[in-house]
Amino acid sequence: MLSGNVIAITSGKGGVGKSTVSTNLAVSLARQGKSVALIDLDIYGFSIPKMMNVDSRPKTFNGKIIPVESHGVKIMSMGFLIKNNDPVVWRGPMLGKMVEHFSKDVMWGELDYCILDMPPGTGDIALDMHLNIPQSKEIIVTTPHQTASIVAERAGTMAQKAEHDILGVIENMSYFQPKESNEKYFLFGKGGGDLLAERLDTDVLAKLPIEEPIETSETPSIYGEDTSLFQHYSQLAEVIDQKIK
Ligand SMILES: Nc1ncnc2c1ncn2[C@@H]1O[C@H](COP(=O)(O)OP(=O)(O)OP(=O)(O)O)[C@@H](O)[C@H]1O
Repeated sequence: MLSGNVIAITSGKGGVGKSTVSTNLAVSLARQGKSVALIDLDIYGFSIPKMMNVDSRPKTFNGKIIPVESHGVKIMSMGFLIKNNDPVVWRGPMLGKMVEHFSKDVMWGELDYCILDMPPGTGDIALDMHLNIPQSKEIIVTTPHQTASIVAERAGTMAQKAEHDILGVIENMSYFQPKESNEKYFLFGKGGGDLLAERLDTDVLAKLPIEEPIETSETPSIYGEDTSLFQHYSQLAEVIDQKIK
């Protein structure tokens, strides 16, 4: 059973960085001494096992699943249950069972935080999450592009209709700032995060820069100490922890 503060990372559009934000936020909270779970609810498009560099499968005990741990975070993903990177070809009711399974049949232990990496949009899985995990709070991720933020607003409106608290908005890929330069380049436009926060009557929690992944690392999407995103994610974890208290 899930305990602690459940935070769903959602968006309207795909590819805006939900999984990257979910992973780095979970790892930052764990680094700050919190007990953290990360559930990959992007059931068709799961990517968390790869991002966390996990290739072992979870074991079971007394009919319950023991989550796999990496970077101090307990993880569960559809990727652990299927073989050979096969596509998931399930319809609505089975997806709902999986959401229930991940929340109820895993030995999560006492948690401070549970981060849910949601699929893009407002489909079946988002609905099932609202039903099965009603205590969840939401963070909406958008890019600075105004169109992306208008699409993201639908995910926010769905959260409001389900009576979930919206913790705030994260604007990802906000700008690019070359190392040792004060110049910021707004490659994807400006203002999407502020516009979305205003429309949903919430705050912008972070504006995260574009930073290239460290391809030589085993976990290129987890930003290490020598990156600017490491600092941004550490700050974000603190902001969320303060906000939730
Ligand atoms: N701040 C950033 N700087 C540079 N690259 C980034 C940043 N955030 C995300 N990316 C890259 O953008 C791509 C999409 O990110 P990610 O997979 O996290 O998005 P998503 O919203 O989860 O996608 P999907 O909708 O497919 O689930 C990835 O290649 C990721 O490494």
